[in-house]
Amino acid sequence: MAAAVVWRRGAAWLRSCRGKVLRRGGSPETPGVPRARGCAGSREVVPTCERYAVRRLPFGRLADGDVAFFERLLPGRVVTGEEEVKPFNVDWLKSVRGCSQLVLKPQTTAEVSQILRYCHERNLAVSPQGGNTGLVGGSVPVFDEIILSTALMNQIISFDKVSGILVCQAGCVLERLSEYLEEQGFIMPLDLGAKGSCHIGGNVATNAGGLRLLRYGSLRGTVLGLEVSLCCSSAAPVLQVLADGSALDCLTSLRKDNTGYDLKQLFIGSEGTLGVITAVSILCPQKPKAVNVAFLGCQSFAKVLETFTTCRAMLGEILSAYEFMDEKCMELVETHLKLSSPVAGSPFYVLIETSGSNSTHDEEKLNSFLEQAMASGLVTDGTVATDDKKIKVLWSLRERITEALTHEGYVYKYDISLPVGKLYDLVTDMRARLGQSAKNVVGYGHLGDGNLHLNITAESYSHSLLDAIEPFVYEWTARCSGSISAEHGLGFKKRQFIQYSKPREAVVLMQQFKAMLDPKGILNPYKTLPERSTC
Ligand SMILES: O=C(O)CC[C@@H](O)C(=O)O
Ligand SMILES: [Zn+2]
Repeated sequence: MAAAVVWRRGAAWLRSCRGKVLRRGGSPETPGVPRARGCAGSREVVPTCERYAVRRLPFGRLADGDVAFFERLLPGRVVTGEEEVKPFNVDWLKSVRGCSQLVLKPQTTAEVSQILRYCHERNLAVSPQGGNTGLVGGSVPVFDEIILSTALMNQIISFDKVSGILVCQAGCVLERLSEYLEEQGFIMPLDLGAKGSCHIGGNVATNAGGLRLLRYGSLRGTVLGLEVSLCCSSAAPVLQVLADGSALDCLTSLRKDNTGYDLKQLFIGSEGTLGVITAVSILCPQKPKAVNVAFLGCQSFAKVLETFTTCRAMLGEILSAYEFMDEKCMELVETHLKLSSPVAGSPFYVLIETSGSNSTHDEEKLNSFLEQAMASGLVTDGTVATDDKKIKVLWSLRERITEALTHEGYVYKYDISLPVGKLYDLVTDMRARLGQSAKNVVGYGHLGDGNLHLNITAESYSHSLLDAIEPFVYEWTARCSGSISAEHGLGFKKRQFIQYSKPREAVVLMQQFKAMLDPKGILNPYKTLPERSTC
């Protein structure tokens, strides 16, 4: 059967092995990558403190004098009033809700530092917020924390074409940075579905992984420098003497710098609990001249894995993404988002992207891999896109799964790192365990990085379903020496489970760092680390 396949060289869309000619470009209505994630429905969200019975820590209460102080500091950039503050109190998933009464929108690092200095003195808790696209409840308050939004810190400070290093403020939207860089022949080393709304500062604060990690590595390698506003603490008395607050200036643009400890690493992935990232210096790769995307159907997960091994060996350095999704994911994007896939009828799908500098060379390599994958039965159906528009259509099938899932009701989300061979076993085991009590159990993710996104949907939130899932999912992960958070962070929802992935001593050390930099614990409380007494 495979011998009958015509992989037309250079053709954008290929004939499937079942002899079906695929529609070019999918449905004309198929939207490309969304500018921003759509809103996850309009239902009222139960306050987090009620749903999870959280105890408020003894922080100060906001007084009129505090608001007056902030209004003087940030004229016209202080948001009060229930309706105005409401969108900042709820996460994008509409799964957690705080009850803050105040949003502050600083424009400069000095302003952020003054806010933190004041809040430290007054013992007022602060919840830093970027694009509010996080998936673990890390970017909204739990109680009445003041929301410190980076929305107005959106200036590109510099870009050096020789080194490819971009320096910008933390509130720059990822997609805007990508567009800016593309005009200069470069790209961001990071790409993710929420690119239309997420802020680079939030990306760094959560050490976001995304779709290009396989090729360009994690932000821990590409972020060269950071500027961070800190609370005035005994650990940083030298900063306390600054009249305009305290900021740690590690905003270097050096590729190599071995002078002492690499302090910026402490803030990458710290989820706003140690300081507020105000500016970022990041190394950006050259824009590839040739990009191709293949979207393929596989008959089993074993074949998904073998296809990965084969394509990595045959494509070598031009392989830039290897994503997978199961058929349920495809069904959901088709049903809820009306996207139409040019490849259908397989239990698993993989999206393979190549990025290189020579289109003839890359297409030849991709075509010979595809011919072999079809001939050996690894892949049974497929299509290839070589132009931007069709590439976006194929990527949207994968990138918009998160959005499609929100149409199902409540989504229980798990972002797990596992040995790649075991990735889908967790989905299968969870499906068997939950039976009819869940609406859907789906698996997809960054297979090339060993990262599974396990999502479980139900009409609405229920404690009993949560109890059936957790701690089972974390115990399962720990048995395989995996991580309970591959790239989304721990935020509010996962912080009590850190011990499944980190030894007690490591957690205690983290708590000590936290106490040193934020002695009153005002920075993003109830997030990332468990309360000291519980560990
Ligand atoms: O919604 C999820 O579980 C994953 C979101 C994101 O990390 C993705 O890879 O699409
Ligand atoms: Zn992901």
